[in-house]
This record gives sequence, structure tokens and C-alpha cells, in this order.
Amino acid sequence: MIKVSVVGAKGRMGSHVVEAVNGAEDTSLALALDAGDDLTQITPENTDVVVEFTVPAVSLDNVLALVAQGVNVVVGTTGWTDEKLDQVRAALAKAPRQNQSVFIAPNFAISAVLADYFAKVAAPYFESAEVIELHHPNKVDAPSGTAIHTAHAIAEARKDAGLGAVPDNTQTDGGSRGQVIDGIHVHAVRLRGLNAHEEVLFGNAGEQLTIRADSFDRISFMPGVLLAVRKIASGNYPGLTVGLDHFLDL
Ligand SMILES: NC(=O)c1ccc[n+]([C@@H]2O[C@H](COP(=O)([O-])OP(=O)(O)OC[C@H]3O[C@@H](n4cnc5c(N)ncnc54)[C@H](O)[C@@H]3O)[C@@H](O)[C@H]2O)c1
Ligand SMILES: O=C(O)C1=N[C@H](C(=O)O)CCC1
Repeated sequence: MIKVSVVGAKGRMGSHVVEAVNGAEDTSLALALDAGDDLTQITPENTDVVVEFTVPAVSLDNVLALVAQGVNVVVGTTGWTDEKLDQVRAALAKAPRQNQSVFIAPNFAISAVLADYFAKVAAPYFESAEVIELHHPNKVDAPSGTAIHTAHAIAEARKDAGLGAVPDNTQTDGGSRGQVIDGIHVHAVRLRGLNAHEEVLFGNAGEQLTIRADSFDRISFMPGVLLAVRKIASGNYPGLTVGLDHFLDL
């Protein structure tokens, strides 16, 4: 049995994770903690893997504390920058136990991971590329962590292919052209009724490719969370790993 503790257990995602851990045959719930609870209750004796779904403002501190307490962490919370990732790497380098792991996934849904992968494949073949993410209005961050990840991946693939800047003759912009991430315009929609959705638009003269992923229900993230828990519990991924694609045969 893999002993799993959940941090952010009362949240929209954390409560689904508690159910998924209780429902799987090879995982058991150790601790379910939320804001105000003492994280030092989590130890290597009672927990093999912590699943962290909180808010971007606190996630880094939680992860650093948990690493220092000697436990492995699977993180779904957004808000990760290169600088924050470096802090996690530094914490892992002086972690109390050998081969400790932190795994961070911008998105645990297979549809989103594949959309991201297909976008990377398509990126070198198109002059234009833009990302539109669409989410429920309770989301605290914009653009989504997934969209940021997709924009970086498209930019890297374009750079590797020797492509220049996307064509854009906008002369005035009151904000309608979205946030520019690594040269890629990213647009965020917040709409009641939505859950988590992303469209990647590619264009050439006379043609367009649209790649779209839709998570209609948070249950769509749970197979990915359990996959990550199992992979991290295996001990085969020491250090920091970012992205569920590392665990898929793509
Ligand atoms: N990676 C993915 O596949 C994926 C999927 C959905 C959501 N997310 C991300 O997960 C995060 C959580 O989303 P949500 O919709 O569940 O949010 P939410 O607001 O419903 O839940 C967050 C929970 O964290 C708790 N919390 C806040 N501060 C805390 C602290 N210091 N210690 C412990 N718990 C604390 C809150 O009380 C709340 O219960 C967001 O960053 C979101 O973007 C990622
Ligand atoms: O509902 C959210 O919040 C989501 N956050 C992640 C993101 O920002 O990419 C993943 C999708 C759902």
C-alpha cells in the first residue's frame, strides 16, 4: 500500500484526490490537511507521497517544508516559475533522505498533456500560434499554468526550428491581444459553466490547425494524479520532475 497524505484536502481538487486515494486498491489515505493544519504531522513514517493542491501563493513554502521533513511530493498547484523550481532543486539537494522526489504537473488530464505534446509537434510548421485557455470563474490565477507551459513549449519548438517572431501588425492594444509569454499570445476566458479547457491555434496562409483539450469534470485529473503517486512511490524519479509526459510513452 502506498501511504498518501493530501495537503489542500478541502479544496476542489484536494477533495477529489482524497476520494481517489480512498478508492484505489494500492493507496491508503494517511493525513488530509488544509489551511491552518500543522504540516509537521507529515513524516516519512506515516507518508510515502504527499499530494499538494493548494494555491500558488503558498505552494512553494509547503513543498520546501515537506522536502525538509523527508517526504516525496506530487504537486498540482500552479504558479511555478524557473526561480521557484530552482528553489525546489536546491531543497532537494540538501534533503534529509536520499533520492527524495518532487513531481510537478501543470495538468494531470491526459487530454491536456496530449494537446501540449501535439502542439509541440505542430509548432515548427506554422507561421502563427496563439493559446486560448478557458476556465471556471473561481480560478485565482490567469493565465492557467497549463497555458503558460504550452506557450513555453511552442516557443522552444519554434526557436529550435529557426522560426522568427509570429506575424502581428497590431498598432494599438488595450489588452485585447492577451499576455505575451515567450513571444506567444495567451488569452484567458473565465466563464460560469466551464471547468478547464485549452485551444491552441496555428495558422499559415490559407490554413489553420486547432488543437483543443476539454476537462469537463475534475475526475479527469485523478488517473494522472494516481499515476504520478505510483511513479514517485517507486523511487525511480529522484530529484525534480515537471510534466506528466515523463510518465507516458509518447
Ligand atoms: N495540475 C492540474 O492538473 C490541476 C488541475 C486543477 C487545478 N489545479 C491547480 O490546483 C490548485 C488548486 O485548485 P483548486 O481548484 O482545488 O483550488 P481550491 O481553492 O478549491 O483549493 C485550495 C485549497 O487549498 C487550501 N489551502 C490554502 N492555503 C493552504 C495552506 N497554507 N496549507 C494547506 N492548504 C491550504 C484551501 O483552504 C483550499 O481548501 C490551483 O493552483 C489550480 O490551478 C491544477
Ligand atoms: O481549475 C484550475 O484551476 C486548473 N488549473 C490548472 C492550470 O492552471 O493549468 C490545470 C487546469 C485546471
